[in-house]
Amino acid sequence: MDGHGEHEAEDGSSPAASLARLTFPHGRAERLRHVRVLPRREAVTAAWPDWAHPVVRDGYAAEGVAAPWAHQRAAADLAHAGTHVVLATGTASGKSMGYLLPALTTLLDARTSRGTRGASTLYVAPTKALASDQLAAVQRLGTGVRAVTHDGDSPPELRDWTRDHAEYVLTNPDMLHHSLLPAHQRWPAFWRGLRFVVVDECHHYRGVFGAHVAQVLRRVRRIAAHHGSEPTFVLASATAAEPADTARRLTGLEVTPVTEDASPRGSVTLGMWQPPLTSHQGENGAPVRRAAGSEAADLLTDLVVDGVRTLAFVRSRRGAEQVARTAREHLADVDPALPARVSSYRGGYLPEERREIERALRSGELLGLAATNALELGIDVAGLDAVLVVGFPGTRAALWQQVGRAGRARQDSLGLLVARDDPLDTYLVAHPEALLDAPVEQTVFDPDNPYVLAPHLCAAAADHPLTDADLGLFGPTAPVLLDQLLATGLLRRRPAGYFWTDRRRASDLADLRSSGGSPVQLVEAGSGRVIGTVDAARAHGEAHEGAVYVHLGETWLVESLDLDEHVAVLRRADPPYSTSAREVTDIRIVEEQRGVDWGGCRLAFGTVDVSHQVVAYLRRREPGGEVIGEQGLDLPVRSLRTAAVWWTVPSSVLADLEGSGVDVGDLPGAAHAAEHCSIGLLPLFATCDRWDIGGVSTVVHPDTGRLTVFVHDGHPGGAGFAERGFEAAPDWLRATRATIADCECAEGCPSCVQSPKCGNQNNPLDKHAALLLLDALLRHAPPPAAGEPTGPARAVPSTTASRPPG
Ligand SMILES: Nc1ncnc2c1ncn2[C@@H]1O[C@H](COP(=O)(O)OP(=O)(O)OP(=O)(O)O)[C@@H](O)[C@H]1O
Repeated sequence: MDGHGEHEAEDGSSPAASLARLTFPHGRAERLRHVRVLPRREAVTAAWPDWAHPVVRDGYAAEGVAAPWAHQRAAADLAHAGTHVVLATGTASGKSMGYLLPALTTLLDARTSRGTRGASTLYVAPTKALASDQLAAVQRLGTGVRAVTHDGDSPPELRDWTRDHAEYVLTNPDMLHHSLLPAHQRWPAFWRGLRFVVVDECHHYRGVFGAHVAQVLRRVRRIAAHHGSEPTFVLASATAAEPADTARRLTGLEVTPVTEDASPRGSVTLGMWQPPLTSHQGENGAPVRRAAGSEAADLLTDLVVDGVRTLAFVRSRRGAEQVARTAREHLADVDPALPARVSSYRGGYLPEERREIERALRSGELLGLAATNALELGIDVAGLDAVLVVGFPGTRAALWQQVGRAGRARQDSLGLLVARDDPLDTYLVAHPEALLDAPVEQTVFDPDNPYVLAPHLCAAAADHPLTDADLGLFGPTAPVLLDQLLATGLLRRRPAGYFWTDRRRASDLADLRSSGGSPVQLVEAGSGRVIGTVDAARAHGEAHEGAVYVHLGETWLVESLDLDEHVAVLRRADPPYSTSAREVTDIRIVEEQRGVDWGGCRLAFGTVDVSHQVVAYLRRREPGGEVIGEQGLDLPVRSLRTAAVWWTVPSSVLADLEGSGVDVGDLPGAAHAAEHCSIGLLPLFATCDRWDIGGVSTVVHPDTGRLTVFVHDGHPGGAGFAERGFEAAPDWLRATRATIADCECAEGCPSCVQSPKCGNQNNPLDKHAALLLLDALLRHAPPPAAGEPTGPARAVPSTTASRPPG
């Protein structure tokens, strides 16, 4: 391990010492599959710019900031000069100074002689939590700039004050879309004085959400121009590939990138940890690994016992609850004072619950926290020593950002990726170079998605009537969509432009977070108390009648789900089982837009119609997960027109396979297994989550007449993921093949071809036939792209030093 750069924390722990203790118990050492140490980095500082307001400089000096780092100065100079800039440097690299220095300086310089507002700044964060954290950071500087958060929680009297007096307004895209833009006429002075728009954590805007935010930002530009201002955009992003390109697609403006990170950093020790195989058998007798959550609960326990302040990122809300609960149970056996120092944190908690947990984490009262990515973004907690990432978070950028939550006080830090039992995580622990040496991916989203753009054209017309001159702002598909909106009567042409005349609120047409409608309220039977919410899209699968639902460590049983009223009624219960929904899916091709032949096989991309229905749920014994019962459900079909990538294999090629021992009867299992594994691997090539995409496979599809495997986007109009799959298909499908070939199971398991989301209980699946089918498909595929991860598995732990990403 890299020797220098290790330092002893106050409690005597260092990443190396922590790792040594975690691997000490019998059987633990081989779970640590790989360790990489990113060395320390020294700071490069620059002088304060002459233009910086002394009050702002003094504020930083009081915080102990003697001078800006070179990248902060570079970004601040550009923004101050009115150049749109994206600052894409690592976590804790002080990106906020890049925009605060010019913004606060401008706000103070512009004040009237009576000290009232002369200019304004909009700060846009993807979450309310990040906005409130950033408000605290602005206030700590003590500049006297009138800063305030403006979100759904803001009381009406505060909103009035914000409109009339606030100089620095921290908000989110949803609030812009539903309130600030439609109500701009009531805020003329604020818009007229708008000098900066800060878009923080902009890599977060991906997929359909990214497309929505791109349109919201175009509307901001248009309304600002209407009031006579032309704000400078400053975007901040954790390291992402091609930041200037992402920023340009997000804002529609040319944006100058600043990417050279000049901040100092302690060393980062990143370990890759694979839970062991258990003696349990899973679905269809498959070997199963210990759940990543259970393993993480053990690691969190050990770290907390050692006084190492640790954050565990868990992908699901339920998982976060379970990790915290299990760690607390373990800790109670060690010291009765310790369980209270561990908590969970996730979306669906009430705002005051979240604020209290954030405070306790900052103060050190909490030593361990199991959180979903509701906490991921930008929350500045300086004292964290270690981060457990439970399951690959979908993108390399997100992994580095989560790991970067530790070590923010420049101490050496430890990050551990705890692999889940799924194809992607298994591929990554076997091919760490795919994670550590490949460039961070570009953020995928499609601003031209008509399903996103059309409602924003309506919303823009409601903000202020649209004119032909405005259309260029909204991209090349805007004129065509405008005609459709006129034809359907949603917009009306008048001499002064295109008007929204419908009685509904236009902003209600666009669903920024793709929640699929109003969230479902979870209500306690009898008392009527609201215990939380679940997105409409998830409600069919998670809050159906009979579902077991975990909230704040408590288990609830859903008694009824009323989709019209958006209410599920729950009762506290402790059933000895969990539940999982079964869904059936059907797919039809609407149009092939692009296609290529690989030998006789064909790879295509285009538009499809997908229909889903949750038809039943399974009860699974806990622990172990074996199925103990199935219950039918009567829920409506949900339909979706979206984008898909698909590949077909003609019967002539299938006939050849028979020669290599693949029977006709094996083909459904072959296609199904290849589909599952490829869905699992797509997040490595497109910045998506496994749950953002779906798939269907059939031996003869009515639209192609051939064996066909589809992978489709999970959102109306597509999100760009399937398209990226089409573009990266040779590498993506080769990684799929490698995952199946490398897996040590005999007949298929969750690490390769089984899917937790399968509507058919993972039946049929044939891993050997899947390999041969993929070989036949890939035989005429273009050669691998240079540097793409297809190398052999590395089975032994290895230790290397390398540069940080980006
Ligand atoms: N020039 C500087 N010198 C010393 N400390 C600094 C400097 N700039 C920022 N800091 C400190 O570094 C820490 C991180 O700053 P900040 O939160 O702005 O980083 P960030 O890049 O926005 O982080 P992230 O995106 O990871 O949330 C803060 O505690 C801040 O006070």
